[in-house]
Amino acid sequence: MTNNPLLQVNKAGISFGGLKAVSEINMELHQGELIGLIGPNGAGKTTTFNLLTGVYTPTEGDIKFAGKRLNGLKPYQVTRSGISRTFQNIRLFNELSVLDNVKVAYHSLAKHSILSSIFRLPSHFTGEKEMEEKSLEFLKIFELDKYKDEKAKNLPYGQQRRLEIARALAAGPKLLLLDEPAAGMNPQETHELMELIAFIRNKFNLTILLIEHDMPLVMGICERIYVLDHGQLIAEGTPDVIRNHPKVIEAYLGEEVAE
Ligand SMILES: Nc1ncnc2c1ncn2[C@@H]1O[C@H](COP(=O)(O)OP(=O)(O)OP(=O)(O)O)[C@@H](O)[C@H]1O
Repeated sequence: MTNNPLLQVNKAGISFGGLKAVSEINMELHQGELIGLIGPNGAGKTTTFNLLTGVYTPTEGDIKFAGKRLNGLKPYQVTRSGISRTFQNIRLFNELSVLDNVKVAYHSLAKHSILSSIFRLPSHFTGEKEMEEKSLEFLKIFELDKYKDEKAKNLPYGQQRRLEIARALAAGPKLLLLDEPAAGMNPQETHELMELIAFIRNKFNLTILLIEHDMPLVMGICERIYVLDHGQLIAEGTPDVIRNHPKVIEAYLGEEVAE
């Protein structure tokens, strides 16, 4: 672990129509860490991801990634600087094949130019072939290669979630943000996903921040956890610290009572 954090969030927040959705968020993620972001419904977890990925520009504070300020960058610029994400509600190209869904992500980073694609120059074909091979490699890791020609919408739900992660990885991120990757999965799929997340972290030397309601998953694989409630960070620490943290227990009890 180096001294310089890969991601540094300094008192970041955003207001909508004068109402603070998240406020004063401080985070430091170091290269190679696997970190959880938890909190009751509406706590501000997805909004935080949207701040980190350029969907929203912070109205307060700063976000720095690999030493560069991210405030004001567009989502595609954030992706190019090395942050990829998945979404709470799966966002695949349903009518495209499984393989093409991964290739699309790779396309935005491809070295061959649009002109070479239009005029079908040799570099276009080399680029396409390379992209296809790389995309297939990602599909293999997620055991999705056997479905490569299937339309994405025909995959079972759990496999669609895995495909979204494969696509996010194809963009070659340093930081991967996973928004409820186990949502809708059965316990067996969730268990396999946990192993896969730990595996890709090591294989691609990734830093991962994941939002998840599945506590055994979060507690089982995350080294540290940040907890949000009502748009503010209320705790940060190891799974053991978080499990026994009075503010966290109170926040979650509130949710159970409300439910
Ligand atoms: N574009 C927006 N306009 C107005 N309010 C918003 C907007 N985006 C988020 N919010 C508000 O910010 C708060 C946090 O929402 P967010 O979706 O980030 O919570 P969450 O922790 O991800 O919840 P969940 O676990 O239910 O997905 C909510 O009160 C939400 O209504």
